[in-house]
Amino acid sequence: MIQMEKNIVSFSNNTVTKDLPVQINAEDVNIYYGDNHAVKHVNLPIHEKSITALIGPSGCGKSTFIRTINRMNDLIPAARCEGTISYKDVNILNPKVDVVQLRKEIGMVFQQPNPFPKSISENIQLPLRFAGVRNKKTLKEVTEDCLQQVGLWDEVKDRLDRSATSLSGGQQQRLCIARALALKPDVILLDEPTSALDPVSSAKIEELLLQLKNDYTIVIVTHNMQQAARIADYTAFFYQGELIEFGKTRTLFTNPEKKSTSDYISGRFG
Ligand SMILES: Nc1ncnc2c1ncn2[C@@H]1O[C@H](COP(=O)(O)OP(=O)(O)OP(=O)(O)O)[C@@H](O)[C@H]1O
Repeated sequence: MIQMEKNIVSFSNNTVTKDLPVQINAEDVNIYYGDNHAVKHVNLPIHEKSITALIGPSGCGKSTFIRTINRMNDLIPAARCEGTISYKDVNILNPKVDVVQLRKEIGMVFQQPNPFPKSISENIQLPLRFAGVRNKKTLKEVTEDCLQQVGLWDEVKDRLDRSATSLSGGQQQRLCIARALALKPDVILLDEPTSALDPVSSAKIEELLLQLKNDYTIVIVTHNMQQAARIADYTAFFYQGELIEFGKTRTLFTNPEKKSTSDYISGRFG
């Protein structure tokens, strides 16, 4: 692990010294797909204005867990959740929660950039219109603001009416992040947001996430341990549906408590 710190990974961005308040708290969360117990008794605090990375080998439940935070698993008929995910004094898992409102406050970005097959500006404005915003000046201002926040404005300001699908993969992913920002969320969930991108585009997204954590709480699923080490303040290691270890990223990578964490981050499996 020490070798990893010296040779491969810079922890220079893991700046968190004092824990910020917990914004989302998962307690004894269990998620099933039919008989498959995919996430087992997970307790995980997510601190505000920090980046939390979920790592672990394929099939360990990372995506299942992150999707549950904004109830995307509701779309899978076989999925069933138990436990508590507290956010603003409500349990996200309560069936009475207004999921449309929840997804405004907790946005999500997926592995494959998925812009709407509409113009660049409409990608930002459609969710706003859906939320009832009609004022043209506001729509324009929010469009510019969100595109500025993801560093895309200068690249696209002269072609806002062009199709979003004309953008490169990396630009499309930044547009999807801008679209998530349009509804002024508190939290952004990202499920392997760079795994379909080239290294330069991935680096831009990492830089962007480091900027965005000043204003938003970020949870990211990543297979790339170096990415977790570069950008995450906290890391959670999942294995076979269980949360094996959670802590500050530097500590988890350099001084893990559990042998399986140590084996995974040193490449002995996964
Ligand atoms: N839509 C689904 N329907 C049924 N089972 C699912 C579904 N999605 C995931 N699973 C199962 O849940 C378990 C956890 O899968 P999940 O995709 O959450 O893991 P993961 O850690 O995100 O894996 P990967 O890194 O490969 O994406 C696996 O056994 C998987 O087969």
